[in-house]
Amino acid sequence: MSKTITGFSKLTKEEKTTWLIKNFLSDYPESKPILNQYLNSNTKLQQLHDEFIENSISNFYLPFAIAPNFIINDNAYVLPMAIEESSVVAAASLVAKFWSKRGGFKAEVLSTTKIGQVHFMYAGAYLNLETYFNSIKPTLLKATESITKNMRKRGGGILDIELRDKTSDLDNYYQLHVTFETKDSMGANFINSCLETIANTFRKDDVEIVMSILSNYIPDCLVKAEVSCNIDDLGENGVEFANKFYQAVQIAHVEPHRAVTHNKGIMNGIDAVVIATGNDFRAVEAGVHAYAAKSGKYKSLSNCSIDNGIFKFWIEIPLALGTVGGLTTLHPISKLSLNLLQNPSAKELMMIVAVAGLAQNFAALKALTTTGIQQGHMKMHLNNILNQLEATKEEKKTLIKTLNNKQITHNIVNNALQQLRIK
Ligand SMILES: CC(C)(COP(=O)([O-])OP(=O)([O-])OC[C@H]1O[C@@H](n2cnc3c(N)ncnc32)[C@H](O)[C@@H]1OP(=O)([O-])[O-])[C@@H](O)C(=O)NCCC(=O)NCCSC(=O)C[C@@](C)(O)CC(=O)[O-]
Ligand SMILES: NC(=O)C1=CN([C@@H]2O[C@H](COP(=O)(O)OP(=O)(O)OC[C@H]3O[C@@H](n4cnc5c(N)ncnc54)[C@H](O)[C@@H]3O)[C@@H](O)[C@H]2O)C=CC1
Repeated sequence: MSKTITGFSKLTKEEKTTWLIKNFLSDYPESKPILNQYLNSNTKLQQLHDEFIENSISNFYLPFAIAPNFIINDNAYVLPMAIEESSVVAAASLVAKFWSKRGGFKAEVLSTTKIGQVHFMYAGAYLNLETYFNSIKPTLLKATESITKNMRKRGGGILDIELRDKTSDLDNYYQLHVTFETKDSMGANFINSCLETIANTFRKDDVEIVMSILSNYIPDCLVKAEVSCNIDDLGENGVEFANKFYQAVQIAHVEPHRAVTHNKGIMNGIDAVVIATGNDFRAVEAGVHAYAAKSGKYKSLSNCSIDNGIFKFWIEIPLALGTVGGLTTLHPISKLSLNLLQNPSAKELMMIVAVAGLAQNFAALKALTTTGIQQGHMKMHLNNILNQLEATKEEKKTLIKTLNNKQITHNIVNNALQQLRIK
């Protein structure tokens, strides 16, 4: 039996599922009920989800949670978070509450410029190319006018087109480096449409266009979020806590192995809000990590200072987010999330997402430098372990009580469950 197929995409969902089960899941009889179980009984809603992506055969749920008590620039927010990892939402909630009593989070957008590039090859004299570029630049802008008309009305559009000589990196390689303001949209489709029109207009016999695409590296689309307070307000062991916390951040600045994990903790918060609001988390991840390595060495995205008794902790990251376009208002839950956030502009969403990252980083470092991460994390993870072990509702209730404040490992929980079952 052939396990490859032509025309799969043209089959109905039922036919796709039947082929899949017959060829790849025949030893797993639960497949069909599982796939069906996750289909929405509301056919219109299911159709909406089916149409989001190709070859869709079911839905993949992520928990949708909320973290209350975020005070950002003196406004109260409840953050929507879509994430599968235990303790992230608890950590965000804990830290939101902590900082709400210490002035809350302050955030500001530093810049909003997006980038796109037409990559091309040219073997002739640079001076000729430069002359050609300068003469055609107004025509390039004119050619995009119908695409940029509405964006210009909103105050956005193409900011500039530059010719960049990249021949020192790669023989004959040049770029049209184009900068954009895309207002409340992430802007990928808008930018790519502009770039392809620019490329077609720029094209000539001795210019070989290789590709036209936005860049997900956007070091001039930056947002900053911070918290600060008097060291004495940090709690009982304020000075000791602040010093150790400061050291933890410095370690993430000098040691890439630690920096990657440190930044993963930041992304726990960022991704959860980015996904909940229907934004492109791959774009955000790629851009943020590239920014962490902008010095040539991968470093912490957050910073800490202790000056004159004031503890300050902040983050500065690039974020390309939209509150229109993509799935943002198409996915009912993303739309709800944006409503929950009081229908923010893209700039406001940048600030909220940066705060989610900073809060998460604060929670992780606080746990790491005091109790250790396992105490809180495993407390939250206990339920997952019990579910894996197929504990009943009653068994779960008893074991959550018994194991409260005890060390939690898979083995310990399994043994406790077996003991309980013997009794
Ligand atoms: C886990 C906690 C929050 C426990 O912290 P705790 O102090 O034991 O919590 P608590 O039970 O005393 O509750 C205090 C507050 O925490 C929140 N909270 C507490 N429990 C819940 C819950 N079930 N659901 C929702 N919120 C919860 C909530 O705000 C609650 O207040 P209340 O609502 O009662 O007024 C703490 O230990 C913590 O923040 N730990 C850090 C957890 C973390 O960072 N997890 C991410 C996964 S680990 C990772 O992926 C990244 C990492 C760590 O490697 C990054 C790095 O290395 O830098
Ligand atoms: N490398 C990447 O990151 C790529 C990402 N994508 C995808 O592109 C999508 C995002 O592209 P977009 O152009 O943002 O989406 P889009 O094309 O769905 O919507 C944006 C459009 O909304 C309109 N609009 C209405 N009100 C607006 C306002 N206030 N401000 C700005 N625009 C407004 C504009 O016409 C704008 O072009 C995402 O789904 C992303 O996954 C696509 C290609 C590559």
